[in-house]
Amino acid sequence: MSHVVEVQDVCKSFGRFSLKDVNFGVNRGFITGLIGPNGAGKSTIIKMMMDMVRPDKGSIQLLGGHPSEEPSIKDRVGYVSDENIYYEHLTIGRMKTILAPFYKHWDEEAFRKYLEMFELSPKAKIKNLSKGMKMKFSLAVALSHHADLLIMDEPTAGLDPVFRRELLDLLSEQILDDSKSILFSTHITTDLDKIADYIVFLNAGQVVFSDSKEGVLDRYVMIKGGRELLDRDVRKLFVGVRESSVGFEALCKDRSAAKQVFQEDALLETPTLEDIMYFTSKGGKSA
Ligand SMILES: Nc1ncnc2c1ncn2[C@@H]1O[C@H](COP(=O)(O)OP(=O)(O)OP(=O)(O)O)[C@@H](O)[C@H]1O
Repeated sequence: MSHVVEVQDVCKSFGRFSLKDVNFGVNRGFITGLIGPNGAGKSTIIKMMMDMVRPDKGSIQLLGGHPSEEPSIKDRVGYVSDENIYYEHLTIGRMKTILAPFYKHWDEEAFRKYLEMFELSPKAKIKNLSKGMKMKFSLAVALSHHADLLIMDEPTAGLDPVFRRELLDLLSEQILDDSKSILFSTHITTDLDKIADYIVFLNAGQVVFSDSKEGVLDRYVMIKGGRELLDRDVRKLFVGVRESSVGFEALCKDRSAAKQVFQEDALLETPTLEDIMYFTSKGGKSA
């Protein structure tokens, strides 16, 4: 399968934080979710893709090249930042007039349609927009130049549940055209339960896994049972465990091993992406 983003052996340090040998690919024609808790390094990786941060080591290719060497690549990428990257004192309409010439395939009609759909007035000043409205403006720009690749850093942050759902539907529609691909970072994993095809999980600067969502949910398992089942050998199976006075809840990344060990003694369930992120990043805590 061809990759529209290729991250190879990327390292980057900021004081005590470091991304360590990060490797993953984003498949053409699919939605890939980049998940991880706060501070995992998601924005840093995305900024490196957009050539806003330089890796200390390793390389990142977008659409077969690198934006710093081939500026035309940026034209084919729709980028949504988690920060406001627009001039605050301008109106939406004026800001658009500045941005549009940067894109060869700018589609004025599509932009107008998105402004209407997102209930944004071209006369509104950017500084007067709420966080969610700024995000909507950013999305309208990213969706209005026929980009082959959408790279979105926390695009659902600040959005109300109704629009959030509409946006997820809109993104699913985008990839009906097989040539389009989406990379979507979030720490709210429920956004991805429905729409993501692939998941890259970043924790403390390292890739925990990069796989199809089905593959991940098949492999991992949640185990629920009584505390009498816990001993040192059993604990070795766990990625993380949460214990209470009555029982335990644990995540294991080998479903068949868990089945063999617990048989009928414990309840084995498919975890959510949130369970996987929680137990991996925290290791679980006794309650
Ligand atoms: N320019 C910078 N200078 C110093 N430290 C930085 C810089 N950019 C990021 N960091 C640090 O790198 C770490 C990773 O940050 P990053 O924003 O990539 O995480 P994230 O996964 O996007 O988190 P969040 O979900 O909270 O947005 C953090 O500890 C952050 O403080």
